Amino acid sequence: MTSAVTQDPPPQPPEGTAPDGEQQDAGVRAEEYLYRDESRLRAGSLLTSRTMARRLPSLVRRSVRMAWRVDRGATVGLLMCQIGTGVLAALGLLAVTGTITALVSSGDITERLWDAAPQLAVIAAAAGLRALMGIAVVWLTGRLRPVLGRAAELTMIEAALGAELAANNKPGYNDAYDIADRGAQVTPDLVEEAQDVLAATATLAAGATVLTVLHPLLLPLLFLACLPQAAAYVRSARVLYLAGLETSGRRRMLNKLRWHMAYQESSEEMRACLAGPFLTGRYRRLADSVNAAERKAANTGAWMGLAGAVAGGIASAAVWAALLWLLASGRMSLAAGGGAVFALQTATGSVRGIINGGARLVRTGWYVQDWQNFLDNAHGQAMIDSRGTASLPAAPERFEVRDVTYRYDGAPKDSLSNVSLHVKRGEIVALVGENGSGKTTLSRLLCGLLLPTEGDVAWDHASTADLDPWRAWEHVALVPQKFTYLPLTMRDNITFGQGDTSDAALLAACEASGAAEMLPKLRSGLNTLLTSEWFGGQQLSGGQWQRLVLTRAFHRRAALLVMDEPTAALDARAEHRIFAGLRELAKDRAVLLITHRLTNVAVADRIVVLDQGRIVQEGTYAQLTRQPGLFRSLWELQRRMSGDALQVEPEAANASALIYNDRGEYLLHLRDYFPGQIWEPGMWSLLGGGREPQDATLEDTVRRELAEEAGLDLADLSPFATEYASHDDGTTVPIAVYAGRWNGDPRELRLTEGVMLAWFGPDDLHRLRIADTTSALVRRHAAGLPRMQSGPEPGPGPEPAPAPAPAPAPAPAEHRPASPHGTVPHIIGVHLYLERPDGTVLLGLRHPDSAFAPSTWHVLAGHCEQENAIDCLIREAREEAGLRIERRDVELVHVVHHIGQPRNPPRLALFFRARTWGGEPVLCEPDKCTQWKFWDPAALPDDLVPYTRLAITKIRNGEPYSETGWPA
Ligand SMILES: Nc1ncnc2c1ncn2[C@@H]1O[C@H](COP(=O)(O)OP(=O)(O)OP(=O)(O)O)[C@@H](O)[C@H]1O
Repeated sequence: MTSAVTQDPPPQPPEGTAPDGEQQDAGVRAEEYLYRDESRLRAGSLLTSRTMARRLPSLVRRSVRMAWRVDRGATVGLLMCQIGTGVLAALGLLAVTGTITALVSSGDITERLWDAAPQLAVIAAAAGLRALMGIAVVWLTGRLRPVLGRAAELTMIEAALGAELAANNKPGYNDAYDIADRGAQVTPDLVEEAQDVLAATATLAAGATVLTVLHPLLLPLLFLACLPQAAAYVRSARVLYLAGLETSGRRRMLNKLRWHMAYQESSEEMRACLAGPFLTGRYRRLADSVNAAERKAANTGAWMGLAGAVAGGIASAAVWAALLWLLASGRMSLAAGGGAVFALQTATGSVRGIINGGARLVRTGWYVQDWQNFLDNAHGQAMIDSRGTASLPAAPERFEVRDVTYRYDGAPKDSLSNVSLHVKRGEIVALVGENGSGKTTLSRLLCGLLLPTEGDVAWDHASTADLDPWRAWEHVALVPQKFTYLPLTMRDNITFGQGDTSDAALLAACEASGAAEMLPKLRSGLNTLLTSEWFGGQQLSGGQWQRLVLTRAFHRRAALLVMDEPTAALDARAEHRIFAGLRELAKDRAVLLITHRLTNVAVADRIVVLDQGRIVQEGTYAQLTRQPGLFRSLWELQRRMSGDALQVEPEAANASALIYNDRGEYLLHLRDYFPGQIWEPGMWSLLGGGREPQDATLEDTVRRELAEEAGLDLADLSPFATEYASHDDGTTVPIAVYAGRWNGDPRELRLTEGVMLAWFGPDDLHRLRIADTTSALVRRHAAGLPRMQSGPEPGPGPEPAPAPAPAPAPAPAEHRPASPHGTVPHIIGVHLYLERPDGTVLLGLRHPDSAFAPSTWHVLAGHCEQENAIDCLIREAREEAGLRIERRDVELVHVVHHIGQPRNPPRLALFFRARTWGGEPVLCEPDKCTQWKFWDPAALPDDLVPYTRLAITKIRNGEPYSETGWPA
């Protein structure tokens, strides 16, 4: 077994791929994507050595200034050391020249040695001090380099954060950032190299002085000799820089591919999609093309270096020849010649140092120039310049987009055109529309993250363009569509160090988002590091991260809450919690909700529909689900999809008749006893049978069967339920059950199948040989019928089964039991009194089209159908608000008796209190109730149904009964 596993060949790339996994023909090949920004390349190639030489002083100044800012001591120390090194080198050189002159002059050797002694002492002291300074330079450089690099990076980050979001969205931004990042990293080199050049220049100065004193021709000759080499070095550096620029996009791509292939986040897709061979293939091709470009540049550089060295060698030979000529022709003494040799060598070394350092300096300068360009560009689009500095006196009440058009930089068309929208605190506005219709863009504009191309975005009366953005965003909480997984602790991830960072505040936000549920599973609770990339950290799932991002937004308590697909990764319970709690959240916030799950937007006060950047519909959920238009077509599509999902059961192909009489009895059919030949042999069952080809509907089936089996024809038959019967072979068969009333005598019927037909009361069923499903069906139907004249007297008994749905056809008026003499039938209404522990009471705002109390607050209420009052209450609470209430938690707390209107039947309004309940109120029937809200009984709304106000007061006073006239 093991060997079979281990000997399996590794997974092969799918057919049609190249040996290295690269798709051969599909799409564009990797080589065609050079990830190259032509405009940057052009700009880079314009940056010649001469322009760079001109810009170098300012770049060096800037880096020195930055070094000064981050570490003054080290900067001053380094400068002193470099200047000191130069001065000491010059001193040493002068002393050497002096020594040689003293030693080769005429006179006694002892005298000459005594003359040379001070010079020798200077040489020794200078060499010692230079060595010490060299050590100091290494130490100071080590201290300054990292700080300076980080400072350059930070400057970039600050500039990027300070720029308009639109600047960051521009194509090529990441490339520019990467190239600039390299510049930031080499910034310390610039300082170091500048110092090297300075030191070499100081040494050269000394050598040059000596040479000029010895003979004025030597110095120009030396410079001429070094020129070819200098030119070759600089050109070679430029070639390498341009190659770096040209391959920067590809190198970034290589980094990205490496990251995706090797890191945790994408590791599952890499394996399951067999992406590995494909991507390594692409990596290889890209790497090859980068290598080729770099090799070419290195070759060119080497050739240039060689040419420079040859030219330099010839020129040096010329200089030495000139020196020989000066000595031979007696234009220079032998003693001076000795000094000149030494000075020439030192000066040549210094000039080479300057050339080398200068070439490196120029190359580093190019990179630092990229960094500088990025900063200039970011500063050119800095928010500080494009926006005002006004601040709002208080958190805004109203956020408005007025006739706004927006086009992203480089985009071929507008993402939004002439859009207007507003959202106030206390209001929920939903934005819906198909992908790419502009919802996210609109939310970015409303938040002030983007400024409109045309039109205006105003918070209260202030335009977002006039506001100081950093202070304005204190009023914004954003749940973005794509959120960032930050490797911080949960606490830091929620607060980012802002607001109330206490556990209590965080836990409240966690409760609202559902993040509290994951806390017990985290190793250190709120202080857990949320990543497994580092030791001790813990990784969250996608949905858990979304809960965390919601927590972040809820914790901010900002006036504007924007949620872009906030529940895309959440499970059903978590999603329900968010939408159920949204109204509560919106109490003091303006909420903009973007979602594709259209049933969820029922919670919104207004829905705005976007199509291709324009608003095409606006209205309430009830209005938009009725109006033809984009919303309704998307909504119906979603409903159909979820409906289809539920219809996994086979369609019913059998139909039965549940026939009952006014005495509450049911007509049952005793089957023939032919075991193995008929279904349920010898048992009492319902009349009915299988669908035949001629039956257009299942009602046709049941009517045909009734006529064929018993010659029965019923006026009214209505669908009652679908039941499931089990075959002997274990298969389950759905049966459509139709209910109908008939008061005839079964003995008079002509039966063609089975043994007999007879009436039975539900209480007699246990004596019969009858399938459990059939007797349960009968009992269920009986429970939904009003008590019949001949039925049992009301009294305590077993709890009735839930009401049938749909209810059986109502009895014709003539069959209704008459009310006892002198009494008047009442209509019974049930009302739910739901009080939270904080004393607030649940009210619903009735729909403007309601017949009773339109646009008025009322408790959750309903009329009793054929069911008892508590069942009615439980059903209404579930159907209207999605609340789960148990019978045992319900108590009757008040009755309002509506009397005094002679023409209308009197009513009894029963107020039940549920001590506990499950779920939060949601708008399940938005055409009835448009909003749920818990109200403080001391500050109930003005537009409240009067008898509800009365009942609430009485309930709170503990009074069980009141009477009233009809509600207005
Ligand atoms: N940063 C960007 N740069 C350029 N174009 C963008 C950018 N963001 C969005 N767009 C373009 O703007 C249009 C609207 O995009 P937006 O993200 O606002 O749509 P949406 O309605 O939120 O879509 P979805 O439902 O897919 O989230 C699209 O055509 C998109 O390509």
